[in-house]
Amino acid sequence: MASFDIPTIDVSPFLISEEDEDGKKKVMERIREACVKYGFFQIENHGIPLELLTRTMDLYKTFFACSDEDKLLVSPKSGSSIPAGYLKSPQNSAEKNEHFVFLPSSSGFNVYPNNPPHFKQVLEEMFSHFTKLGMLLESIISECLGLPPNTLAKFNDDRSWDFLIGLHYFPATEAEDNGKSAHEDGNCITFVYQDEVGGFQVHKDGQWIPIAPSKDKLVVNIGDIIQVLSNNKFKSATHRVVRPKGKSRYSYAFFYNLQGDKWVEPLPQFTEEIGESPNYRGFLFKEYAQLRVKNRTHPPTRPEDLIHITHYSISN
Ligand SMILES: O=C(O)CCC(=O)C(=O)O
Ligand SMILES: [Fe+2]
Repeated sequence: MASFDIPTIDVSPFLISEEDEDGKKKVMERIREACVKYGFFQIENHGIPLELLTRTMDLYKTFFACSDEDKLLVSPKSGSSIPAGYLKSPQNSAEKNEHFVFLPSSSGFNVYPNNPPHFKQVLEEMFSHFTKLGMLLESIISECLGLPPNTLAKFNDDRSWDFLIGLHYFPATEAEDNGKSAHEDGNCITFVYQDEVGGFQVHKDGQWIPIAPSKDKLVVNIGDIIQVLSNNKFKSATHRVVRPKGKSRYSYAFFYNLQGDKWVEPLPQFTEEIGESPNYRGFLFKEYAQLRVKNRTHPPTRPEDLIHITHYSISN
């Protein structure tokens, strides 16, 4: 497998109180390059305490170790656009995991297990850190696109569709090690934290690049929405999870998302204003989000029938 140093970017110039314009500029240059070339990078000194990152991982491990009976008590309630609570990938799915989805508390759809205690408190704390980080990255990415820093925030200032997902991947079998098959994320920006087992891989130049686990770094993926808005200027990273034999693998990811009623299409700054044709037709985000949830809950028989952003591509 190719060896490749994933860009690791220290974002502290944006988090420390003194003005460090030079430092910020350097961070932006590196993020811009990573978004154009790879669609992913790692960040360090991101402001989320190591102790909270670890506590959240331990919390998920304790929860997934509970009996099926207990976990099924927190199955999703109906009516939510994004099913919140515990789900196991269906038998015929290309994904081999169980997961727990947590929405903003104000959604009214969250379900909370009794064990481990403090489940709600820890996930809310983590959620709030990720939200702040998402807002920061969103303003940096706007600027990296050559737009005013508040562009993406103005496009969507409704945080109700963001979600945090904790994942437990079952050990690989002799026949199959796929934990999550190759995909792009359908949202704006994703943050991933994996445990020491690793297994996260990103596709670049025709090769799968393994991302080594790190206790204090976060992997950042650019999602489909940024790819569409920027008319392919920034790339939505193709990634997957490979499961090890004989070991469970745990991770969690925060999806910085879009509110469902948003209309998504390439921005005029990347099309008509520069004389380029749009690479996508416009769509309502909730329609795409529903198709993506269906990929997961009712996977098609043929993997090629899974819905990707190419569903809205225009061939120029
Ligand atoms: O489990 C991971 O490390 C990544 C999960 C992922 O890619 C996803 O949930 O979209
Ligand atoms: Fe993903």
